[in-house]
Amino acid sequence: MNKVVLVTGANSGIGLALCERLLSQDTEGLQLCLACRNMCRAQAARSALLTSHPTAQVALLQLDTSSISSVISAAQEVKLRYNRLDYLYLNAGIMPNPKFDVQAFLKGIFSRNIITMFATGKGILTQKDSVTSDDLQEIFATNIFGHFLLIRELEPILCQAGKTSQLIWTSSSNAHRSAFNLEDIQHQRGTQPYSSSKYASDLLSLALNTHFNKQGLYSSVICPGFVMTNLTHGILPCFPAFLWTLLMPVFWLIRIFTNTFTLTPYNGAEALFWLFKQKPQSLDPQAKYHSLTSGLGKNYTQPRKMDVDLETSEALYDKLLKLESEVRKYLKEKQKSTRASSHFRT
Ligand SMILES: NC(=O)C1=CN([C@@H]2O[C@H](COP(=O)(O)OP(=O)(O)OC[C@H]3O[C@@H](n4cnc5c(N)ncnc54)[C@H](OP(=O)(O)O)[C@@H]3O)[C@@H](O)[C@H]2O)C=CC1
Ligand SMILES: CC(C)=CCC[C@@H](C)[C@H]1CC[C@H]2C3=C(CC[C@]12C)[C@@]1(C)CCC(=O)[C@@H](C)[C@@H]1CC3
Repeated sequence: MNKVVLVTGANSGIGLALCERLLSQDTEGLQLCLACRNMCRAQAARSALLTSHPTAQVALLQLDTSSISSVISAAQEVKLRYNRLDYLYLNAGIMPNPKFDVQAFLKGIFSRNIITMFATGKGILTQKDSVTSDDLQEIFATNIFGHFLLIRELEPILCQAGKTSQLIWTSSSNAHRSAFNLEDIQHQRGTQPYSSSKYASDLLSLALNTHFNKQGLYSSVICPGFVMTNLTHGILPCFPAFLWTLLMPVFWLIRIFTNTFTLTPYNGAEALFWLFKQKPQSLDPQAKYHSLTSGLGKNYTQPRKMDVDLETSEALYDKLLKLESEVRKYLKEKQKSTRASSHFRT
């Protein structure tokens, strides 16, 4: 039986590099499913993967993690197509409208916090969030809630007797407790919705382990380091992609001082790939697994303790369950009113 691996946000960056790495190590024994919101980009990614691995099994799935109805129909489709799910990579993520604080950056360069600033981006980035058509904060919906709903919908094929399955979140070292507020889990009021959503993923992973380990489902989080992708290019919109490329020698120099500058999607996917090869029972639920690249370009994975506690993770889990039931009620009412309006039209 081939293992089934589903990757969200698989059409570019770290998600696509992970797919390439998985197929390079095992082309025949995997059923890879690329879950993407844009089917044109998904097709292009599939073609690229099949060019280097012509015999691989690579399927596409339409999934917009920011949309409740899209998540629910994608999960139905997965359950119809596969009777097992061995790895679910929760990788799709956004950081829209980022604002780079040049003053804080320059101050940081001449402070003792310079290494932390380059490793985490702490204190130099804010974002402007928006609201989805389901009335949720977009960054929260995309990075966290859509994935939570997906896991809940896929529970029957993730938790099967006699086998284990793994959930693997692409989190970030930009996840900070100070950006997260249990009274405002969607981060409606602050200026760091990205950091808040990534901290929420760290907490949620811990809670999922508490609730699902007994059923053979294990959850882990990784940080890919600082990687050049569409997401990071968006940080300095006035900077065209070729200028980022010109800066590469500067970044290679910085890498001598901080091994978090993984820079390429291939290097950034290191921890995602490493976790694929581990026994889930051996992993630490309180650790974040970091993709790191040494000054000489050697890739490795290192676990680092997360700033999370069981009590807060449980509180977040309860809030997500409550939001889920509200969202399901809202969806039912929306379906009812659509049915009624189409009835009047006929
Ligand atoms: N690059 C970095 O330095 C770091 C990245 N990360 C995390 O890594 C993950 C991957 O990002 P990265 O590869 O850098 O950036 P990319 O922008 O290249 O990849 C993000 C992927 O997520 C997809 N995506 C975005 N929104 C949705 C949605 N609503 N539904 C489905 N898919 C969606 C994108 O699809 P589309 O092409 O349609 O936009 C794309 O495939 C993210 O979670 C990010 O937060 C964490 C730390 C550092
Ligand atoms: C122009 C020069 C010389 C440097 C660029 C500085 C910043 C643009 C750059 C330094 C550290 C980077 C960083 C991120 C974004 C870009 C930086 C701030 C992230 C916040 C991107 C998203 C993440 O999830 C973090 C892990 C990254 C941490 C480092």
